[in-house]
Amino acid sequence: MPSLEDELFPSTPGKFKIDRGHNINRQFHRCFASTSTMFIWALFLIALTASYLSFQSFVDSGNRYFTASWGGIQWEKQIRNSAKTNRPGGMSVLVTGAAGFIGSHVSLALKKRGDGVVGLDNFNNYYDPSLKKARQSLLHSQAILVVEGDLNDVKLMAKLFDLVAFTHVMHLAAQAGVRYAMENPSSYVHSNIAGLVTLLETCKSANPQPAIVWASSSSVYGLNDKVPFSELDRTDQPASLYAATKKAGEEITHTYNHIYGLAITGLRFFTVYGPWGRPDMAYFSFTRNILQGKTITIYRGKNKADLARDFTYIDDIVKGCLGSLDTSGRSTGSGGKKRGPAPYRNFNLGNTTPVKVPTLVNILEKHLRVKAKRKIMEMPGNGDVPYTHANISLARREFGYKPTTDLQTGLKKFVRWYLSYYGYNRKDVW
Ligand SMILES: O=C(O)[C@H]1O[C@H](OP(=O)(O)OP(=O)(O)OC[C@H]2O[C@@H](n3ccc(=O)[nH]c3=O)[C@H](O)[C@@H]2O)[C@H](O)[C@@H](O)[C@@H]1O
Repeated sequence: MPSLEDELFPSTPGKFKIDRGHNINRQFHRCFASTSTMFIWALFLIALTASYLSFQSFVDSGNRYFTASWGGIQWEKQIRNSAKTNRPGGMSVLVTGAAGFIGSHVSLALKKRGDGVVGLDNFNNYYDPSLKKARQSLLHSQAILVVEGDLNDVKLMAKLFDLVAFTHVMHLAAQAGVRYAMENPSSYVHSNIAGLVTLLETCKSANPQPAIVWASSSSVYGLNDKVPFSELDRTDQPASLYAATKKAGEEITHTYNHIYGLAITGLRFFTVYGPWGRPDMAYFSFTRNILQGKTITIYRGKNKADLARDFTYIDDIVKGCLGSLDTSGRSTGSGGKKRGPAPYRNFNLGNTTPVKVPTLVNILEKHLRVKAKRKIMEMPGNGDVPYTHANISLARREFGYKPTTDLQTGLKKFVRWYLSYYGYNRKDVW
């Protein structure tokens, strides 16, 4: 059977019978007939194009309808309710990345102490979105609404600020992961650069402007080899695109602070772990693989040196986030106009006791009561750094930041959560 394309644009010689008679009348008729045939074909093509275009716009508007799961009177009411504070002097906080690991913990802590929280998350599939949905349900049970939407959706961002005069933004939405940046570089630009700028544009235009606290990363120290890492150390040698986008974020936020008077605090998190954590991180994937009897790969640095991280427990990080929000100071501008200087700060939030990766595995083995099958491998040149170690004296001075959970205790809590969430023998875990 011929395809529609073949029907419309016949290319096979002999498909049309050619009349070789030469009588003028017939020529005229043929000419007329061919003109009218062409005319009919032209009409047909126009009609086809028009119906294709209207179908496309129907599909597009359908897509918009289905992806934009926001809007409507009921939705607006839910947003306002979720943002309501429940203590004198309470904050109304927009938490981006609220269905993420740190975002969900911070949202719950804010709500618990009586602050209003509205969450935003795009539920992307970098890791199992069902875990993000489960965190969303948890937040929902505490009357926190998490809006499904992207930072880059300018209309949605403006709408949220129309509905609520947010006093603070806790910006935790990001494309995380150091090594994944080599697989999908544009996702880092989309979330960590473009998304950040969209958020800052919205905040600078808001009236009142909120104060912003956002997630930078220990990875900005890159190849810095002066330990422990202090905020005064150089951060101009990122080792991964991820780190480069976080460093860029620090420069971009500085610009918005300088031009528009936005109060901005960047938090350099050091390998945060704990219950409801991120399945892409080593402690989480090691746990899964150890339980499933699979071999885990442990990277090693130059001269067979073990890699080490200043692993920081989620509850300590939450305290640091709340302390930063409480001391953020105020933005001075409104509606895009600066009225005076506003605070611009960057803090390390780490644990101050780096632990070698093989030691992390030993602790997991103990808590899981399963021996790990280890494969030791040279660290691939994919953005990793050999060690991290935070100097936290600045955060301690500014808001009394003092981590209290060591890796033994923190991993015990993580393992307890992991087993209650996934069970012992689940093979289908991400
Ligand atoms: O502190 C930070 O700034 C960063 O911490 C983590 O990055 P990373 O420290 O690389 O955390 P993991 O991916 O959990 O890796 C921890 C250690 O385990 C090692 N590792 C990882 C995976 C693996 O299969 N084997 C292995 O030995 C890594 O080389 C690294 O030394 C987060 O993934 C980043 O999003 C965050 O910004």
